[in-house]
Amino acid sequence: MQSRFEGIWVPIITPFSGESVDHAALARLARHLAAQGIAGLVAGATTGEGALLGLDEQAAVFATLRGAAPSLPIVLGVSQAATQAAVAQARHLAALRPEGLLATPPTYVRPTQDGVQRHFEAIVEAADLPVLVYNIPYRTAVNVELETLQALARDPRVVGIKECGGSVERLLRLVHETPLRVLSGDDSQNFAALCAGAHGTIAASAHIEAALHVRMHARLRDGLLVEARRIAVALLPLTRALFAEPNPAPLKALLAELGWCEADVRLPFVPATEALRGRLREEHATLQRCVASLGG
Ligand SMILES: O=C(O)C1=N[C@H](C(=O)O)C[C@H](O)C1
Repeated sequence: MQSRFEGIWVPIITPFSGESVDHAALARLARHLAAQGIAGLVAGATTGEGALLGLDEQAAVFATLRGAAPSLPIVLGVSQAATQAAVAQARHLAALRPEGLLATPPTYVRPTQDGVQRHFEAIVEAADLPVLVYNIPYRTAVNVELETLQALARDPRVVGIKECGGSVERLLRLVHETPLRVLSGDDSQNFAALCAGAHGTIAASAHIEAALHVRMHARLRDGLLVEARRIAVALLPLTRALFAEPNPAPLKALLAELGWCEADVRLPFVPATEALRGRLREEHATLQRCVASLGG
C-alpha cells in the first residue's frame, strides 16, 4: 500500500483564466510533468490554491488530471477548520477514487493533539483511502507531534507525512521512528530531508525542471551524494525566488512567462510583483545554464 508514496511529487497549480479554471492549460502542464519522470501529482493542496477552490472545481481538476496523465497517481488535498467539514470534503473527494488524500490538521482553531488525532481518524474513516498527513504548522498553526503520528500510523490507511519546515532531528525521527513514508514539503530543505532518509518530496519548485529534481532524488538513492549536492546547489537560487512572495503567485508568474498558463491567482493571493518577476526570469536563466553544464 505504501511503496508508491515516494519520489518527486508535484503539487500542481490550478491555472486560472480570470475566475475560471483553465483546464486546457492544466492538462498540458500535467502531460509535460508526467513526461519528466515524476512519481505523482497532488491537486488542490497549497500550491493548487485548494483552500480557494469549490468542491466541484476540485473534482473537475481531478478529472482533467486523470485524463491528461492516466499513468500517474493523484492525491487530493483536504483542509478545513471543522472536522465535520473535513469529513464531508474527504468523502466527496474519495468518491472520485484518487490514490490518496493529503490532509492538514484543523486550521485556525489550534486544538490539542487529542483533537488533531481524532480529526485525522474521522477523515480516514470517511475516506477509507490512503491518507498522508500534511504537517505545515506555519500555515495551520498546529504541529502534528511525533507521538500523534505514531498513534495514527497504527491504522495502515495512514501511509505518510508531508513534512514542512521540521528540523533535521524531527526528519530523522519521522523516518526512523514511524512506519510512514516521509515526503518533504519545504523546498529549500528537500535536499537535507532526502539526505536524512525522506522517501521523496512534494515540491512546488519541481514544476520547473522537474527532471532535475527526479535526478537529484535518484542520485541520492544511488549513494551519489556529490552529484546530488551539485544539483541541489543549482536549484536553490530559483527556489528561493519562488518563495520570496506567497506561493503560488511567483510560480504562476514564471510559468506564465514560460507560456504554460496565465499568472492569475485567486484573492487573497495577489500576483507577484514586477521586481520579483525580473528576479525569477534571471534565476530561471541561470538555472538553464546550470542544467546545460550539469549534463545528463
Ligand atoms: O502545495 C503544496 O503541496 C506545497 N506547498 C508548500 C507551501 O506553499 O507552503 C510548499 C511545497 O512546495 C508544496
